[in-house]
Amino acid sequence: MGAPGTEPVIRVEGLVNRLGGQLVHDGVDLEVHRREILGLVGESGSGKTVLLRSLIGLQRPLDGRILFEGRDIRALSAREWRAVQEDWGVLFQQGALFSGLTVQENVELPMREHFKLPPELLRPLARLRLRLARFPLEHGDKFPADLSGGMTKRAALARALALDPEVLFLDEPTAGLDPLSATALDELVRDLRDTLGLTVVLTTHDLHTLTQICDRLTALVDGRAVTGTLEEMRSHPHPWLHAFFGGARMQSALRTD
Ligand SMILES: Nc1ncnc2c1ncn2[C@@H]1O[C@H](COP(=O)(O)OP(=O)(O)OP(=O)(O)O)[C@@H](O)[C@H]1O
Repeated sequence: MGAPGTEPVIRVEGLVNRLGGQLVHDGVDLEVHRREILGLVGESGSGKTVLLRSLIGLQRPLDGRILFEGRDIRALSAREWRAVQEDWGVLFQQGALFSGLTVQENVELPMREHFKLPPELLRPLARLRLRLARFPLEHGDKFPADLSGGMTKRAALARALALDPEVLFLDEPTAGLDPLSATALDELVRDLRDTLGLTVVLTTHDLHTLTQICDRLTALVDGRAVTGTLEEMRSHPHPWLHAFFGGARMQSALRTD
């Protein structure tokens, strides 16, 4: 976690997003510390994915600012924007791998696009990313359609690591996985943070992820963000936070974990 006083990797100031006639974000403020795992929670439709999309510049906000390492992402030149994009890796909910490329080729693609590297270096570098994501290398020549859910997530994670990012954005990383695969993926995310010094922002409904690997949590409620440690969130008076963190499922997750 970032030491007090160090600049946050990401700072969100007064973010406003309106989509489909709904005010999704009504002044979201948020800081992401270096090397922390920050979990975004909130009821379905509260705007977790829209926030993640805003952070990576895919969603143009109605108002507010997003600062990445102190720089407003909307004020960057094309060259600076390209450089910033190399600093983060993204894993979308469905993996979003290119179906016509093998796993190996999927991981090579961002490197091919962003780095001027001799082609013979791409393969070993992609294999290194696959190894980091604990993807079984013998399946690297398979196409995405031929992978299990857990392998798809690992392949997508390897691709998110392709450009050697500082920040990983993960949209519901364990969704659709069986409990053992989900736990293994949680451990992988935590290990990657520990070994590579990554900062991780993830959205999740998975109570194991929330209680076991997140350093802090941000709940989206009433269009705003409430951020704190699990302990702080558990004692927060907001009715939704009280119901969520004091609810039976959370209590049982805390008991069994
Ligand atoms: N492109 C869009 N056009 C119109 N409305 C949208 C669009 N994208 C998102 N929304 C709306 O914005 C709101 C927030 O959506 P978002 O996907 O961020 O929710 P979420 O918190 O991630 O939900 P879930 O937990 O179900 O994934 C929802 O009401 C959704 O319908």
